[in-house]
Amino acid sequence: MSTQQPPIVVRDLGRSFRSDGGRRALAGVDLTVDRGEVHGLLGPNGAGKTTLCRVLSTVLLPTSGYALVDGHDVVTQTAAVRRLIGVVFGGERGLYARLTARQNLRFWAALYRVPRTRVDPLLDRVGLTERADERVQTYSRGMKQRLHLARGLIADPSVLILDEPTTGMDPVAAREFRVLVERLRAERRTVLLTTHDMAEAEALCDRVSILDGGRLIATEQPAAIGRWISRYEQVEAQAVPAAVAAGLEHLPGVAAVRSPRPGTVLVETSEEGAVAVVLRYLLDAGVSTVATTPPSLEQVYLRVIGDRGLRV
Ligand SMILES: Nc1ncnc2c1ncn2[C@@H]1O[C@H](COP(=O)(O)OP(=O)(O)OP(=O)(O)O)[C@@H](O)[C@H]1O
Repeated sequence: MSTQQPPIVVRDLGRSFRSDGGRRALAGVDLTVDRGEVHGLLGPNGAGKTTLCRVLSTVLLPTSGYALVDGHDVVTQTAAVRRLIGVVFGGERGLYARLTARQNLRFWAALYRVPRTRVDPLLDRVGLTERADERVQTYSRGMKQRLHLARGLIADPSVLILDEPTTGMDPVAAREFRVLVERLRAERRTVLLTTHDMAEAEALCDRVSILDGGRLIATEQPAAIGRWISRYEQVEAQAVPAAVAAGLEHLPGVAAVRSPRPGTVLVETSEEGAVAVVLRYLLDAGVSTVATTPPSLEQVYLRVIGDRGLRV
């Protein structure tokens, strides 16, 4: 019966911290995540992403509203919720650095009362079989994070909560990790993941929710993120004569022109196609050291939130 419901339902959820002057880390959050969906949580620092993950993981109580995992209330049915979820908070927390990956997983298997025979297939699944008998302290960030994921999967959960799983990884390790997440989706597991990386959210997520100041301001398809990235792309150019730099400001779709370092000009755009206009202008003016970069998450927030008429 409970499996008929969406795996994650959050209604009017709030959480405030007395130690933070009663400031609301979450306020009136509504969210439904469907089965087999990879749902991204994007937001600037302090937006409330981790707080939401912690409430859903039953380690933090909400101060208002409610949250259900497969129909089970995270406050009153914690045991049932914990059986359904796997949590990957990442970093160094929760890994025994002096033990090997195999020893770590055997320890957790015992803790979760699952048979040891689950350990080897999990090591294989996250690509750690060859290094399974080396101490975790010798592992790269990506390897540690894959071990975290194996730990999160040990009790075969239907819902995975991943808090910034790829932060600090090099691009190759992050891509390998995303392949593992894709596989979770293929198995119809539900994934809620927080990220600061818009390109990652665009590549991986079925939908993305944007949190800001504890409020969920939008739930979007990743295509919207792709549009933002291209709309707000930036152009960085070196050795730009002052007269040429001055002309940049008058080009259509140019939102701002800054000079982060002498001789370097950073052009922010706010319309699709504006980057091409800027590049053509610079090349015609003889400036050849140019590069385009995606906007930072913070820049996109400021623009998107501003465009929606919300406070900036
Ligand atoms: N235990 C706590 N005590 C007091 N305030 C807290 C606590 N945990 C979180 N907060 C506050 O709640 C707000 C939301 O924090 P949260 O960690 O959920 O944000 P976040 O979106 O995950 O940010 P980041 O991207 O930096 O991890 C912040 O203002 C933070 O200071």
